[in-house]
Amino acid sequence: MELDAITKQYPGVKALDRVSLQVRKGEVHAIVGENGAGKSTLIKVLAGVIQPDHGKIRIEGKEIAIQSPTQARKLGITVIYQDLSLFPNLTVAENIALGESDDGSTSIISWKKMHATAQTALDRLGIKLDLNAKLSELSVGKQQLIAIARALVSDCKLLIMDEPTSSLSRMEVGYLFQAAMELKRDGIAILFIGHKFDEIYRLCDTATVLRDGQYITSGSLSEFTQEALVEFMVGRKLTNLYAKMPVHIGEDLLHVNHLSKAGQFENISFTVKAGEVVGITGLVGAGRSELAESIFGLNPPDQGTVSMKGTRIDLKSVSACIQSGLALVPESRQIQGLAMKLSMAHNTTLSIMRRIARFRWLLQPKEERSITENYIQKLSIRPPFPHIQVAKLSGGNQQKVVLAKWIATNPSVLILDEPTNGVDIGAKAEIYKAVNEMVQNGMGVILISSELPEILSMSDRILVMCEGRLAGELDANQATQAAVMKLAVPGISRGEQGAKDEVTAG
Ligand SMILES: Nc1ncnc2c1ncn2[C@@H]1O[C@H](COP(=O)(O)OP(=O)(O)OP(=O)(O)O)[C@@H](O)[C@H]1O
Repeated sequence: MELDAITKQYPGVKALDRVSLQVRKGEVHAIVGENGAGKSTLIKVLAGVIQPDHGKIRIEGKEIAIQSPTQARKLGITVIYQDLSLFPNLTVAENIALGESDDGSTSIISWKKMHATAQTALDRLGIKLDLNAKLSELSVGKQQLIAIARALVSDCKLLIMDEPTSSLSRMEVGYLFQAAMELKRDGIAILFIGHKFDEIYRLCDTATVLRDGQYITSGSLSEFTQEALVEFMVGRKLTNLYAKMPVHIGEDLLHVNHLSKAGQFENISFTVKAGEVVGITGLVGAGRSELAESIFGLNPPDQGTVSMKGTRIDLKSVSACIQSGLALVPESRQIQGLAMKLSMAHNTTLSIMRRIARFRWLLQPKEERSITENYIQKLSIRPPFPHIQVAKLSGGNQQKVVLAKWIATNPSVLILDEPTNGVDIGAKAEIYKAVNEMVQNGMGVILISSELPEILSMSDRILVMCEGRLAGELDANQATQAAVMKLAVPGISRGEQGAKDEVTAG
């Protein structure tokens, strides 16, 4: 496939500016770039969701216009979006082969044929799954593999994966990459969009860098060091990504005492002091987000208490938690973090509306704007338009708006749940800088993250969760990835093979 000078203009933003690139059969090609660089826009053009203003697309030398998603599929282009676009109430077989099983002349489904088609696709990927299992009963990782199997059924030539690993465990990432290698062997080309360099270097052959909608460079990954790639992406040298500042640790702020919720977490106790970053890590499903939501009044626990500066918080009320000085940047920015149809300014000030509204109800657009402009500058939010609808921002910039919204409440303790998910490396540095500033001003931070380098570098203390329990606490100075994983993986101390594989996969 060849893209030739593809251009897409949105009001005030050139999302793609004469972007050209080539993808060959059997090649795994990474598209990298900062948040807002134009990666998703490029995918939408290839998927037939939007039409470019200018430029040409050629497949196997033939110029084509991709006018709809159906046409893209007929051309052999399949996109796996982050939300996977599968049917939770249908079975594995139905999800893989629905629409492919009838003979076209009748509306009668041949279940036998559907099962055979689904099984062939799974066999091609080397995956064993019960064809009759309901999709909603499977892990996100397995669902991801089903989305790939579905792509195979439709005779895919170019598979596009948009940040496919963001909610996968390490083991699931291993399976996904194995499946991708199978496709590569069959001559299918893969476009891989992601922000995690270790994964890009593990899976991809080539990379194209976009910056501000423009093509910057392409090349074999064996020729690019990671440093060089980052420099192409952000347009400057990026040194010292995790520059944790030494901070005076003060008095206790938050006490979590024996918190339990059946099926989620059990007997969790810890404190957070002023100026301290307490890291919480563990595998996907260890109960970290459920715990965070409980502390913030979103998921009332069965037992236990939480107190701020000695005063017990009512865990049945989010507003009581906010008033006590807590804030939570949630894991899912689009579902839990933002009102997607509102502007950046409305979203940023939503958490402090009472404080800035005159008579507690009359909105103050000028003040909303000036507060938002302050965060646009502080967190480098792009494009820098306070009145843009947040749905029109790129994923990483949406994440920065969620962060701004909660920093604006000036909390005593800020809980950050996977704050850099989908965020580019330059923006990560900005978020860490903001965290540093907050703790220097005496705020306490709970940092929940699956990214071990982030946890190890940014935390003062690290709590490791395993299957809903606190498996151990490590001082940041003595913690290593191996020490964390030893606590995080169930059964490792008992020497179970699966657990060992998981550690090795990481
Ligand atoms: N529907 C739209 N209307 C206006 N501007 C848009 C729209 N969609 C995207 N943009 C803008 O186009 C630019 C490119 O966005 P895009 O989503 O392609 O970035 P991205 O590289 O995928 O970023 P991320 O890594 O954060 O997902 C951004 O400035 C974004 O705000």
